[in-house]
Amino acid sequence: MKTFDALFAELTEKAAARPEGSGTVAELDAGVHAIGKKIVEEAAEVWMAAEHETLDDAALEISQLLYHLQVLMVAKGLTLEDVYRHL
Ligand SMILES: N=c1c2ncn([C@@H]3O[C@H](COP(=O)(O)OP(=O)(O)OP(=O)(O)O)[C@@H](O)[C@H]3O)c2ncn1[C@@H]1O[C@H](COP(=O)(O)O)[C@@H](O)[C@H]1O
Repeated sequence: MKTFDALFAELTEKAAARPEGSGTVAELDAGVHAIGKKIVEEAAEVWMAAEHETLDDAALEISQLLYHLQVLMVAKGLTLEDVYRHL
């Protein structure tokens, strides 16, 4: 099972290697504005799933929100430590 830290390492590696067909690379190329819109969309889907759908639906939406937050971190050059020190 993939952890938050393992996903971040994978996305950081993809950003550097830029493999063909990577959705992460495409999202990074779309820019911070587009990534931010995706985060807002996914956050709303988390809210709706938590109120109206199953626990597993909510977990899926939360995983997608975490993914897009990580893409934004990579886009901005933020590390896990930059975020963790505020927790
Ligand atoms: N965990 C994720 C992940 N979560 C969400 N997403 C993306 O976020 C989108 C969320 O989609 P929605 O359900 O909102 O669907 P949608 O609005 O129709 O999606 P789009 O129109 O935006 O494509 C998915 O289509 C994926 O593109 C993810 N894309 C990739 N990952 C993981 O990131 C890693 C790198 O992926 P690649 O860069 O694609 O190789 C891999 O381990 C993947 O499993």
